[in-house]
Amino acid sequence: MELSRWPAPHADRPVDAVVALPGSKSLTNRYLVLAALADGPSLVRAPLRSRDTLLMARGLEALGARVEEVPGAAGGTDWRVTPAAALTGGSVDVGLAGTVMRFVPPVAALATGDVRLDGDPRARERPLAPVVGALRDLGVEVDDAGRGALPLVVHGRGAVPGGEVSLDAAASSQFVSGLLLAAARYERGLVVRHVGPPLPSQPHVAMTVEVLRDAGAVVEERGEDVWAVAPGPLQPLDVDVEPDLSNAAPFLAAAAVTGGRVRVVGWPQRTTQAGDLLRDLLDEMGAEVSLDRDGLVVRGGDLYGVDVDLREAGELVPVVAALAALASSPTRLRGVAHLRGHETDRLAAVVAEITRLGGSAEETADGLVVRPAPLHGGLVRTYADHRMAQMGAVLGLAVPDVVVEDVETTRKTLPDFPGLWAAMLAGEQAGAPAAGAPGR
Ligand SMILES: O=C(O)C1=C[C@@H](OP(=O)(O)O)[C@@H](O)[C@H](O)C1
Ligand SMILES: C=C(OP(=O)(O)O)C(=O)O
Repeated sequence: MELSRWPAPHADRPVDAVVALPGSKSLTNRYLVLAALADGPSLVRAPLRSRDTLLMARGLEALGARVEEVPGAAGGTDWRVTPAAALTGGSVDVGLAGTVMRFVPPVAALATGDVRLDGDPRARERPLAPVVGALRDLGVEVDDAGRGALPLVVHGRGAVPGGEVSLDAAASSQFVSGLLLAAARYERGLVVRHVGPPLPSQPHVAMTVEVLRDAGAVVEERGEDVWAVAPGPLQPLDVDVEPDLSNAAPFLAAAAVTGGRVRVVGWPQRTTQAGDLLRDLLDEMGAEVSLDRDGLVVRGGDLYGVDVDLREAGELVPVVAALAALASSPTRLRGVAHLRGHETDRLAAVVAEITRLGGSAEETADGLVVRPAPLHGGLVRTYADHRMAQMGAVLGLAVPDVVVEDVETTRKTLPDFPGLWAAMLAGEQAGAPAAGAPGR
């Protein structure tokens, strides 16, 4: 199939814009799972509606929950989630969503029937074996044809005894999060122990613990790598979804790259989202960063390379690599070997695409080195990876004639990235805040 080509807009002036981003993927999908396991109907306000969250909603509906659109604040739509009286068997399309493929199997174990899970071709290559192993250790029958990967069938028996389980979650923190999210509904609760190289994406596990507590679960963190969830009911939720801070990365990067100014409204003062690390990161790369009640403002200035461990926020790597390719000094990104199992092998993809534009990038055992080099236009391939498309968009602001392949792949976590990008650039032309946005 011929993939589309999107000429990435080039910025001939500094951007000056106010950006309102849709809700967080990670929060929306955690709230959906907990709501489907709760004791009554929940309200998830201002949820993200993107491929990953719609797949989660449909997946939980396949197991008997109901997810309905209801009117929300300011003309928006919320989701009312009604749990099933008893979860049933069904078929779940995980697409390419790590959250769906890792969070649903531990829920499926509670269903009264067979739950079949499959997804995009690349989803079959993404790591899943530790989840299958942990469920088996807990007495759940899982048929994976010996592959430790999708497609698989979870033979739910309506209940899981629970207990203790050890697994190596170095390939994805989502293995731990998925087990914890279902754990309160296991008869004896669950103690999850990570054994192996350091766990990536710690803020995402902290987010899991926090949302579980929001639902009334009793969760104990025993040191860095052990979590205990007590058995018990989950209370219905009434929650507002924070804006997606990882998806703020390309927009804030636009300020850094063009020497402009971007405000992202609604930036929480306190959050477990890994994207919050952008504040320190952009500051270290030379931008001016300030957080106030109206949001986060980034003003671009000089752009320097950094030497940083991004294990906690691997999602940010492609956009940070774009910044690095445009910076005046070298960058080393460490602690992100697990990105080889993301939507694509992100380390290989970033190196290939920066190199294709004339840049200098190489893989290391656990990350990347990017060195300053003059870039030229060309095609940026995206490998079905939304964050590769975002990388291409950032490079295109500074380098004329960059074309991004299959920009629609950004729908995984943003319903209209090209539209938001154009609005940001139009804000720059009008020199005025976007309609309805608070002042800066
Ligand atoms: O739990 C979550 O919502 C996520 C955890 C992280 O996964 P990994 O630990 O696999 O990197 C992150 O990269 C992903 O985008 C979302
Ligand atoms: C790694 C990511 O997604 P997933 O939830 O599919 O793992 C991501 O969004 O960068």
